[in-house]
Amino acid sequence: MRILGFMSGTSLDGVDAAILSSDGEEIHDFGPTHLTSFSTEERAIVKEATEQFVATGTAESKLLEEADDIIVDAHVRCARELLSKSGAGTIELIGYHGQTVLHRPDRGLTIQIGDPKKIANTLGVDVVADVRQADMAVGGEGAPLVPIYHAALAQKIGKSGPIAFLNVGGVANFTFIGSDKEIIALDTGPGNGMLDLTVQKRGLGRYDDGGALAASGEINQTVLSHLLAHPYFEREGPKSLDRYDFPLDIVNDLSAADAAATLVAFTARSVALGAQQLPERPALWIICGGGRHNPVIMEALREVLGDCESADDFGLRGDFIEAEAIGFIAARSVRGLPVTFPKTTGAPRPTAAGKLYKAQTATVA
Ligand SMILES: Nc1ncnc2c1ncn2[C@@H]1O[C@H](COP(=O)(O)OP(=O)(O)OP(=O)(O)O)[C@@H](O)[C@H]1O
Ligand SMILES: CC(=O)N[C@H]1[C@@H]2OC[C@@H](O2)[C@@H](O)[C@@H]1O[C@H](C)C(=O)O
Repeated sequence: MRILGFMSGTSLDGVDAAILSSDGEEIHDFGPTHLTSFSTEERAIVKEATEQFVATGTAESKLLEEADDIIVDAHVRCARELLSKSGAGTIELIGYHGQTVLHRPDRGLTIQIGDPKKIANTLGVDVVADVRQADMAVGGEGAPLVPIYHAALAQKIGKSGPIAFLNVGGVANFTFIGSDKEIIALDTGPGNGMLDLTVQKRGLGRYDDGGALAASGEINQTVLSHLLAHPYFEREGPKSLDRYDFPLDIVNDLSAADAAATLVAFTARSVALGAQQLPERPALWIICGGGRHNPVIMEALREVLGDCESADDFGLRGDFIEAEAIGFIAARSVRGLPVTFPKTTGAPRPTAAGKLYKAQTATVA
């Protein structure tokens, strides 16, 4: 099946899309990819809606409607741009995540905005969406969902365990694949999210480009110890996070450079704390997500984890693995195959994911 997978992650950089041929078990072929960035205005509106959700559990209805439409429009735009690329071919199914505005597994709540019906009907292609809800309904964390795809990728590139995939997005999460093929996953802590917010708050851009700011700062050990004392790190996995779970005020008194250096160290050390829960030490960490573009993050990870290589070194598209994963999950969904497991989200049994939204109009893709 030829699937288009979408992901708009917690960093709010835009919509990632990737085309994949798969039966939901094996990856047959990788098609083209595309990123559609949010405009500054779009990003500000979605960020405002997200912050209202985090603060109050909801958002003003007009703002919510506006943010919902922005998410739908950006995905439609992204699909059209991607489908006009050579090699895109005809897609049969869309895997769609939506934009997370609130993730509170302790309250059984995970909310993504961007109406899937509108996407199915505008593009004329069936859409699998609501991918976290079934897992949460049975008592899982609702995240991370990507581990089953990481396992398929390991097979595709001929790597056997013990290895781990680490996604450094707004939030960081890893998938461990043991020498006996056991899969263990969890959200480790912040990825780039806190660093991005700090850089933005100080008017220094959207993120620490190339890690230049962090490279020029010193780690503040007192602040780092406070950050690492957060109760999240004492919890056994499976466990998952909202991007806003860690308070940022703690770095307010530091210079921008020291704050950046301290937050990079926090990201790396929190991955190491998560890794302490593993039964074996991974011989290799394959790093995905935007954080692998930051050399200071990569260096900090190597220091605490050992061998860390970018996903691209194995012929993978490190910026599109989550989008591919959502496509893969859609293929599993229509076949009724499980996506989440006791050791990935804490679901009591292997559980299928997603709801099918049939397109009401003919296929235009
Ligand atoms: N050249 C670069 N230098 C430094 N950091 C970068 C660079 N390029 C991307 N990043 C970081 O990667 C982030 C985007 O990462 P990514 O797209 O993986 O996040 P996401 O998918 O939104 O997050 P999540 O996985 O939590 O949903 C940017 O916000 C930035 O922090
Ligand atoms: C609730 C939510 O949107 N979580 C994201 C976020 O971004 C990274 C990490 O936190 C992961 O748990 C998840 O995304 C990927 C696609 C996942 O579920 O595997």
